[in-house]
Amino acid sequence: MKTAIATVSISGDLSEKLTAIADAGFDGIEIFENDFLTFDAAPRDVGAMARDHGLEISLFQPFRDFEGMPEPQRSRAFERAKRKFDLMNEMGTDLVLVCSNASPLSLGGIDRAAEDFRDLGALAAEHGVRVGYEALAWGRHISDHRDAWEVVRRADHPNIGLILDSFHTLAKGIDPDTIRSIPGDRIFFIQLADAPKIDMDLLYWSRHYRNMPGEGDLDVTGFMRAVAATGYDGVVSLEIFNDQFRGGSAKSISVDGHRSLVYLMDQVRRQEPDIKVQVDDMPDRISVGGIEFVEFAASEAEAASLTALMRALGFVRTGRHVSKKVDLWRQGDINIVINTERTGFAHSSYIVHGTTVCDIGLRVDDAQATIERAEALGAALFTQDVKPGELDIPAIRGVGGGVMHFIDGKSDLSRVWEIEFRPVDDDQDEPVNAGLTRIDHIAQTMNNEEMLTWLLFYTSIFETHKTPMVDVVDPAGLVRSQAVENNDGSLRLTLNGAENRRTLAGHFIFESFGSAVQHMAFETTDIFAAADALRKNGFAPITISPNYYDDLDARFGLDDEMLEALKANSILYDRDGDGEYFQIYSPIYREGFFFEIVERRGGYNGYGAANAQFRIAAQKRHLRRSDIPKR
Ligand SMILES: O=C(O)c1ccc(O)c(O)c1
Ligand SMILES: [Mg+2]
Repeated sequence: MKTAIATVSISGDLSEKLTAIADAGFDGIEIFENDFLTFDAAPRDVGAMARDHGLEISLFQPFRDFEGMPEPQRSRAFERAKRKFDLMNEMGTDLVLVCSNASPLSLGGIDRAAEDFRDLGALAAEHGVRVGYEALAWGRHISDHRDAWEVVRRADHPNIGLILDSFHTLAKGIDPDTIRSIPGDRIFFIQLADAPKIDMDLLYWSRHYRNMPGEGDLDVTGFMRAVAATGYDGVVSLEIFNDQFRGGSAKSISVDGHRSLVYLMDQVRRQEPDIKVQVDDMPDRISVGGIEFVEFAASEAEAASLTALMRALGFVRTGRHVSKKVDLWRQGDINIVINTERTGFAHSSYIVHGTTVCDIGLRVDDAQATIERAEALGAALFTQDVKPGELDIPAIRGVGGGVMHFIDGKSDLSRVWEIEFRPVDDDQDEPVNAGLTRIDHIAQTMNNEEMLTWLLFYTSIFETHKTPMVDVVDPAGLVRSQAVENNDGSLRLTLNGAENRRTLAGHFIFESFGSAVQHMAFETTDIFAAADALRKNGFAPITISPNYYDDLDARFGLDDEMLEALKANSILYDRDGDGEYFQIYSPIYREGFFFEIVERRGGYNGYGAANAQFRIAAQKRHLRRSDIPKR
């Protein structure tokens, strides 16, 4: 499979775009005419520049308002075409995209269109180029790939073929399986784009909201399966019109794009085993069995206040690393590691972010396979010197430069706590166990622009799915929140995208110098018992406005005893068709980090989004009051 991406998909001038695209591993580009017209170099030089980057120009586009024109526009269109064919020859590309005519001047008639293309095919043949016809979803007469195919079929010229674009087909709800009956050798080029399902004008949706396959809600895999079934084995190219991508990092958007294509083709290969799909073999998406540990990097001074909070939550220090200043804190099935070393990766994280989660350990079946898949999808592997007595645990880089380690039962890895840690017996009084059993979810806060990157990262490497995006209302702005979870809920990550610095999430990113874990939720099976234990440990949760409880009563009609118990313990409550959710929040630690304690009853699967605004308001009140030193 040859991969390409349209220059329109990323930011920068043409030369910046080429560098980012080549570095991400693409084979070619679709050159957008405007990117060429606005660039200050002759066609020949642009072609050479692309080839110097190791990129072929797979397509030149778009050529508009061609078919079905009355005179004199028809003759003008052929004149224009001739000029562009010359240009393509100079640039060194042999394929042009003609998109279906959207002009009000265009006349309908499938045979008229076919005849125009037959004549265009003759002209193209003289110039040694080929023409692909694409149905725009808003084309005046041709707006469906089935009709575009009929035009191409009737044009019956070897230099005229079809171009399919997943957006135009899927956005209109056309069944992609209709592609299966088109001969693969008549398809000249494939463009792919996904998009979030939003009910809006097709043209506007297409030009502003497309995103990478897997980042949106369209069945791009179904589309590509159908394409592969035709025998098509040409270029597969991304054509992504997206306002945010145009202003984003060319490098990271290109990396995301390449990852999305590799992921897509890997899925197609698995779902269409009888079809030859050219993509490197790699392990299937990795099933995660839970979160084995979370590691904080801290200075010794800051670790003291963090561990005080951990104790109040009922955690006990049970181990110390054999050779490092690294402590293990435990409760239930939860392992929290606190690293106060003065060298190594954790320390670098501390230097950059302050006290921060620097490492997340996931339980998998096969750590080596996890690394292989991650690497095939362009993730950065992480290695660090392994000291005597330490295990070499496979790891990759994740959000905000943090690390993810993978622990499996195949090797000694699952015995890491016995091998690398010695038991300690603290002489302090043990805190009351709060009945916290496991990590329910980890919330990572990032800039809005990074949301799709990490969504694709997690869903492509791990057997997870994303939940619908929800808006969290902070008094200073919206924060977008989307969860990535596996089927049994043993892995739940929430990604929160902040737009500005005045939101709690934005403040956190700004003050901790980049994306990081902002909160962690521990699960209990008895929230009231947990509240009791926490109180005994001197833990004071953030207090919620009494107005919240009045409203809760109005919304859910809770019995008085329950309502009073919630209020007395500062517990937030939510309910849906499946079950109930209870939440207690810790105060803010330093620049915005906090812990949450949750109980899920019945099949409640959400994250209490309806409560987030009350939690944020309370935390902001607390932040203003608190004596936490500010930078
Ligand atoms: O929005 C457009 O005009 C446009 C142009 C060329 C394409 O390939 C396309 O999918 C859309
Ligand atoms: Mg297109």
